[in-house]
Amino acid sequence: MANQDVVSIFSSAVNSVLPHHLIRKHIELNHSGKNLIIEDKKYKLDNNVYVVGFGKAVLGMARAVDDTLSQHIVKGIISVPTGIQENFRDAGKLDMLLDSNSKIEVREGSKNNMPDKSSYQTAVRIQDLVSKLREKDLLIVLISGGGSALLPLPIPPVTLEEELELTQILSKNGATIDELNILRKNIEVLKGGGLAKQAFPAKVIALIVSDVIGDKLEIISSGPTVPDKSTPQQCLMILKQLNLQDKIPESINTLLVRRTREITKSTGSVEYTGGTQWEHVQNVIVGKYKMALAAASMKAEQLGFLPITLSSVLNGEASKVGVMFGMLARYAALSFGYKVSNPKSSDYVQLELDLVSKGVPKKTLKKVVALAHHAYNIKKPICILTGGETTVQVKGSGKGGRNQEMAVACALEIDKQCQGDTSVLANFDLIFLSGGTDGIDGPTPVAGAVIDQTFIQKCNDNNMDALTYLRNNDTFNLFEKISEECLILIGHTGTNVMDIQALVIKSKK
Ligand SMILES: Nc1ncnc2c1ncn2[C@@H]1O[C@H](COP(=O)(O)OP(=O)(O)O)[C@@H](O)[C@H]1O
Ligand SMILES: O=C(O)[C@H](O)COP(=O)(O)O
Repeated sequence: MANQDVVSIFSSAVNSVLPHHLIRKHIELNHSGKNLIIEDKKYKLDNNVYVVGFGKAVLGMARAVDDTLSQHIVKGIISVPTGIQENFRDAGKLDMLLDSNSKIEVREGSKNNMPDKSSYQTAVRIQDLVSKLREKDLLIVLISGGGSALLPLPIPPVTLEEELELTQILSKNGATIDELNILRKNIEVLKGGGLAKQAFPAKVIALIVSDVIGDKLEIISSGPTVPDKSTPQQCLMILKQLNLQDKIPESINTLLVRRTREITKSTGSVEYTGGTQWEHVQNVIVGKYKMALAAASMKAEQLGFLPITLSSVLNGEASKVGVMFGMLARYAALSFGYKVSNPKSSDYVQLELDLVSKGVPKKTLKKVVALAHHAYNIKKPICILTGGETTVQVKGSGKGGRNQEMAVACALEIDKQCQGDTSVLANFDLIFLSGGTDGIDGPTPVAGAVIDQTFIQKCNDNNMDALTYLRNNDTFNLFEKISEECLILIGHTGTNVMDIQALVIKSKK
C-alpha cells in the first residue's frame, strides 16, 4: 500500500473546502437579479456593492463573488498571502484568480503569515474604503484564517513592528490561536468588531471560512465583524499565564493597562461588551473543517479503508500529540486479532493506561478496538482521522512546522514502541500523515508530512538522529535530507480549515 492513498485522503479533504465552491453555494440572486439572497436575508442591489477580504482563502472567495455580482461591484480590496497568485497561475488554478478587469484589487503581503508593511498598507486602505460607506451600501467582507496577519492596524502607541514582535513571541511560546487573537483584538483597530463598526451605517455581510476549533466567529481572523467580549484585562492575564509579561514590547503593556483603566472608569466593570448595535451585520460561516473531515472519511472508504473520525478538536503540543499517535498505532495493531475473551497481555494493558494518561478517553479506545476487530474480520485496513490545531513551543533554531513535528514525533514513538515488539512491524503497515489544509506548515513550503514505520530506520541508516532534529525544531530539514517523498508539497491550497491527521493500520496477512 502506498503512502499515496493517505495523501489522496488528505487532498480530498482540502478539495472539499475550496473557497469558490463554498461561496457559490451560499450566495444567489433572485429572478430579477436585483436582490442578493444570503440564507434568510435579502439585500437590494443597485451598483452599491463593496468587497473587502483578508485571509488565505479569500482570493477564490472573491472570484466567486465577482462572478456573481460584478455588475454591482463599485470597488473592492482584498489582502492575500505573498506569492499566492503566482502559485495559482503556475498550478493552472485560474478559476481561483480574479479577472484582470475585476474591480476588486488584490494586494499581497504577510510573508510567513506574519504582519508586515504591505499588509499594513492594505489594512489602511481597507479602513479608508469601509469608513466612507453610506447606508445604502452593501459591504461584503470575505474572511478566512490568515486574516489576522493580513489586516494589521495597531492602535497607537503600538507600532507595526511591535505588533509583529508580539505575534512572534506568542506563537513561538505555544499560545493558542484563541489567546493570540484575543491579544490582537485588544491592540488593533479593525479586529474585535472594529471593521463592522467603521462600516456602519452600511450593511455588512461577512462570508467566513472557519479555521478554528469550535468555529468561534469572534476568533476567526480575530472577529473583525463580530462584537467583542474580550477585555484588555483578559489579555494581561493571558500574558501572565504564559509568563510573557516582561518579554513583550512595553507599549503593548501600556496600552492594555490604559484601556483597562478607561473601561473600568466608563462602565464600572472590565466586563465590557462593546455596546454597539449589530443589526447591520450578517455573519455567515460558509466552510469549516468538519466538511473536510467528512470528505476525508468518504475518500478513505472509497479507497477500501474502514475510517473513523476520533476527534475534530485536536490540540496541544504537536510533538506530544505525535507521541500519542505513535502509541495509538501500536495499540490499534495489537487490537486487530485480539479477542475480547482473551486475557489482555500486561503490555497491552499498560499501553491502554498510557494512552488514557495522555488524555485519550477510554471510550475512544473502545471505538478503536471495535474498529480493529471489524477490520480483522473483513480484512480491511483502518484509517483513524482527526482534525484540529496543535501548537509548538519553538526553542530550537531549525525550520519546521507543527504537522512535520507531529509526524517525526509519531515516527519516533512507533519505533520505540516496536523495538520490544517486532511482530507489529512484521505484520502491519503503519502510516501517519499530518497536514495543514492551507498547504503551508509554519514557515515551510509544505503542508505537512507522511511517515511510515520505516522512517526512523532510514534516518539511522543515514546517520541522522531524528530526535536531535525534533529537539531543534528542524523537522523540515530532516525530511528534506531523508526523503522528500514524505513531504506534502502542494503549495498554497487557497483554502484554510485547520490541520488534518490520518493514521492507517493495515494488516499484511
Ligand atoms: N521551526 C519550527 N518547527 C515547528 N513549528 C514551528 C517552527 N517555526 C514555527 N513553528 C510553528 O508554526 C506555527 C505557525 O504556523 P502557521 O502554519 O503559520 O500557522 P497557522 O496555520 O496557524 O497560520 C506556530 O505554532 C509556530 O509555533
Ligand atoms: O490559519 C492561520 O493562519 C492561523 O490559524 C491564524 O488564523 P486567523 O487569521 O484566523 O487568526
